[in-house]
Amino acid sequence: MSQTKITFIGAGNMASSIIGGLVKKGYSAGQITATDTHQPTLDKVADSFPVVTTADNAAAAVRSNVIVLAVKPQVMEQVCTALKPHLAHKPMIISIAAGIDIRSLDTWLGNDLAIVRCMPNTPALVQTGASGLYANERTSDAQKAIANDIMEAVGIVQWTASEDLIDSVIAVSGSGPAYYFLMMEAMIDAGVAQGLSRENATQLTLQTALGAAKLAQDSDVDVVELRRRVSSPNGTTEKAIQSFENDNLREIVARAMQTCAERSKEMAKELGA
Ligand SMILES: NC(=O)C1=CN([C@@H]2O[C@H](COP(=O)(O)OP(=O)(O)OC[C@H]3O[C@@H](n4cnc5c(N)ncnc54)[C@H](O)[C@@H]3O)[C@@H](O)[C@H]2O)C=CC1
Ligand SMILES: O=C(O)[C@@H]1CCC=N1
Repeated sequence: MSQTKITFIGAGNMASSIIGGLVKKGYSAGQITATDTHQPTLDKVADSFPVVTTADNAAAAVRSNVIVLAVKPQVMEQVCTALKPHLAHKPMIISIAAGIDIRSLDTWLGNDLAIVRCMPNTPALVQTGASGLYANERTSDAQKAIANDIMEAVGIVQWTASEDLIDSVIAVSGSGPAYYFLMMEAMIDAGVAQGLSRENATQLTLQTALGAAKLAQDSDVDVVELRRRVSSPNGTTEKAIQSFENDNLREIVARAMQTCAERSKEMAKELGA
């Protein structure tokens, strides 16, 4: 990693989170370049970290051996085709865009690069991210290790067996934080409806979410057993869980996640090559 020069194309939320993680882990900021078309975004990144910033994607690309594509899916084609003439040195490409497949990236970038598709999530901002990664066949083991190190700077990394499964990663962890935020919102509102102050309901809900996740991670039993341990026979939790089951919570979750993965496939058709 020490010889790796990384350019982030697009310096928005996700890119700045990953840059923050790398710098925190001791990666030399001088080896990192961030580009953006929006000057205030570049200024914000430059104020936070001593990285090189520029609006010139091509100039940044030619001096890097890893390029992280962190722009929105809708501008990916335009960004990639403009970069193509500047990639003769064959940098590894890491794309974090939802719904843009390797075939499209290959077409736009010239069909000869190591490409890693990566799906991070916003808890990367607090170094608690979860990323799914898939590499094309041109990616060497050394390059995969670099991609792994970059994403591990902001959380855990899981490699998938096929590119298709990146859509499932989006459904589980890419979009997943929003599901938990929705659940928290619903629990806070229900607590308030039962008479708690919003402050009480919010603090109790957030700490419960954090505690449940921590317990599940640290425990040597699975989440089914952990749920069983909260639920005393004929007690309060059992009633709440029965109510969720009667209302088909599992089906509701599965349907939402199916819709999520399908949207990624649809985006690949709408925005792809
Ligand atoms: N927000 C999320 O939860 C997640 C987002 N992603 C993916 O990450 C990517 C970036 O998302 P965010 O960081 O949330 O978006 P963002 O909007 O915060 O960042 C994108 C940045 O790209 C810049 N940009 C636009 N055109 C450019 C160009 N031609 N050259 C250089 N920079 C340019 C924009 O000014 C913006 O600052 C997206 O493709 C998204 O699918 C992946 C996982 C989670
Ligand atoms: O909603 C989206 O399209 C992006 C990808 C995963 C999380 N946010």
